[in-house]
Amino acid sequence: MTQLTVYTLDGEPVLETEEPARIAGALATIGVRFEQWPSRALPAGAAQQAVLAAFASEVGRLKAENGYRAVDVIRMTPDHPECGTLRSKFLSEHRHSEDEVRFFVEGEGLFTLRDEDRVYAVLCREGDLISVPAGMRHWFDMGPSPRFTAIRLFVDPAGWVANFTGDAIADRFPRHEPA
Ligand SMILES: CSCCC(=O)/C(O)=C/O
Ligand SMILES: [Fe+2]
Ligand code: NI
Repeated sequence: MTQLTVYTLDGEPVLETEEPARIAGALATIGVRFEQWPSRALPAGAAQQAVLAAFASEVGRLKAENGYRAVDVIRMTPDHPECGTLRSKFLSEHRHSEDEVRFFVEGEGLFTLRDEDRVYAVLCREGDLISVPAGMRHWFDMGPSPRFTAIRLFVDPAGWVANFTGDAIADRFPRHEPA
């Protein structure tokens, strides 16, 4: 189940829910799009093209709606050679100059979004689409033993470009440490 926990900037939880409608509603108040797509049967370790073909209609809709020009598939597994480096990179609070659009094909990851005096921690799981508005401060934790596949859509053909804020706020909020 997807989980949303909303905190004050001091780390005090003020809302916790697993109800998709409540999650979507709470995130919509800060301009974050959240929806759930029907899952598609995919063979384990399906290649990027197979993943994109399985979700061609949803990806095509988003591209038509928002002009995304580049799409990639990121797959993280515990034996990925860049696990540690990528975990640290995404864990550093950053912004993007365009919306951050991610669809979880499988697995999970913890997005933490900062909006004025509230912090929204969204544990995204298979079937979840999240779109973080351009310029929103956020970080992402894949956890110490990551396992997820996500479709990423970009307007900029250069793909993933981040502007790090240098703020260590992520150190003050829960990481994704599954039991
Ligand atoms: C879930 S896709 C990997 C994380 C990512 O692309 C990003 O920008 C996190 O903030
Ligand atoms: Fe990001
Ligand atoms: Ni990101």
